Formats: sequence, C-alpha cells, structure tokens
Amino acid sequence: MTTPVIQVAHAAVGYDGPPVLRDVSLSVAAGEVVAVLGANGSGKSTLIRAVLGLVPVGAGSVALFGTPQRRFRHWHRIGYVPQRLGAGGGVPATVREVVASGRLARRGVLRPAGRADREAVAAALRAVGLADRAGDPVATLSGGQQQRTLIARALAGQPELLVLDEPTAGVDAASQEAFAGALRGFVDGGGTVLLVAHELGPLRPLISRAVVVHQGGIVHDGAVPEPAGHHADPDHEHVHPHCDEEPAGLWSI
Ligand SMILES: Nc1ncnc2c1ncn2[C@@H]1O[C@H](COP(=O)(O)OP(=O)(O)OP(=O)(O)O)[C@@H](O)[C@H]1O
Repeated sequence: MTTPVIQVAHAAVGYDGPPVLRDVSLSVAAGEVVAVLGANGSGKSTLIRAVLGLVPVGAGSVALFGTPQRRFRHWHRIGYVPQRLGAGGGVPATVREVVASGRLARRGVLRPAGRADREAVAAALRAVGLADRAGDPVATLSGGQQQRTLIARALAGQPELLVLDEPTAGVDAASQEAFAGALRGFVDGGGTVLLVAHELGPLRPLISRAVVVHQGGIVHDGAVPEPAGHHADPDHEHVHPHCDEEPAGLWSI
C-alpha cells in the first residue's frame, strides 16, 4: 500500500474553548481530488488548517507524506490558497511578481530566479489563463482573476499537494472554468488536491471523493452528495434515484 499524502487520525481540533472537530479521521491518497463540504461554520477551514499545522491538533495525529506533521519540513511539496485572501491589497505588484513569489520556498530567498523558476511561473500563468495579464498590476484584475493569480502562485511552486479553501467562492464563471482547467492539468500531472467548496460548479467532474463535515465530525466520506435544494436547477442531472439516505441539508449553498 502506498503512503497516504494526508493522514488524519482521531484528531480533535479547535481554538480557545471546546474543540470545533472531534475524533476526525481522514486519509487522502496520491492523485485523489477530495472536496470538503459542509454548512457555514461547520469546521471545513479548520480541518484543512489542521492538516497544514496552522491550527493545533489537541488529540490524535496528522501525518503528511508519511511524516508526522511536527517533523514535516518539506513544505514546498504543498501549495496552499487560503480563503478570501485579496491578492491586490493595495500593493503595486504585477501578476507575474505575485506568481513568482510562489517559487521562493523552492529556490530560497537569496538565490536569484533561474530559468526553471521563470518557466514554472510562465507555465502557471498559462495554466490559469493569465499569461496575457502577467505585466499588469494585480489590483487592476477582477476578483476572479486575482483568485486565479493566487492559484497560479501555488502552482508555480510545483507542489505535489494543493490545499485550497473555497477557491471559486465569488469568482466569475470564466475564472471558474479557467481554474477547473488548471486543476485538471495539475491532477493529470499526478497532483493531489484537498479543497473546501460551497458550490462545486465546473469542478464537479474533477472531484473523486467528498467529505462532509457536520456537527464537529465527518458524517460522509465517499461519492459527491447532491446538494439539498438543487434538484430544481436546470442543469441538475439526475444521476441517482431520490432516497432517504441522501445526506440532504448537510451542506448548504
Ligand atoms: N481563528 C479562530 N479563532 C476562534 N474560532 C474560530 C477561528 N476560526 C474559526 N473559528 C470557529 O470555528 C468554527 C468553524 O469555523 P470554520 O471557519 O472552520 O468553518 P467553515 O466550515 O470553514 O465555515 P465557512 O463555510 O463559513 O468558511 C466556527 O464556529 C468558527 O467561529
């Protein structure tokens, strides 16, 4: 059996106060694209932050690429795009500069960018469809394009695992499609993805597994459930019969 990329075992995770997640276990194998679903405040972001060591794990354990998280040092193997982070922030950086910053963990701050760095940045820009905006200040881009810039920054580091917190939230349709294409390229190249999502949209065909967080635990781990209330959608496909087992209402839109 190959070593899981992510292995969370019986983890309790929280901030000050009672744990947000209790006895959570999750294993993600190489090449999987796992969506973390759940209602607002259910703990989706907390789960992925715990995987990355950004929130302490009180009980249980987390391992990355087979190494206990507290001993894990190869963070360049992981690309992370946090939730709703403005790429512009008033900084007059160009799209290319922001994307190039994703190379720093690989090359070290003091070594000048080499050809491999420039090629990785160019490939990441092409992957998200922003090659023609490379020289533009990030602040002049739409919200969706700024989000794509952040995804390109993560891709530029050539990670093996991408962790994305609501990458398509509030993003225009063109950017969602561009992002889905970039993600497909990443997965076709052998990458592994863990992402939080409210609406899967064009990402849906890429998702190999869904994990639903509810009331502090994982209540579903398997096929992507149908979102509650979306059966009336014009593009809703009836790929399954209606049944009582459907975890309706467990992830809100
Ligand atoms: N930094 C923090 N300090 C204290 N409590 C927090 C912090 N971040 C989140 N929480 C709490 O943890 C719980 C889970 O939040 P989390 O952001 O993980 O949920 P979520 O499922 O990602 O929600 P959303 O869909 O709204 O992003 C919430 O009750 C939230 O208030």
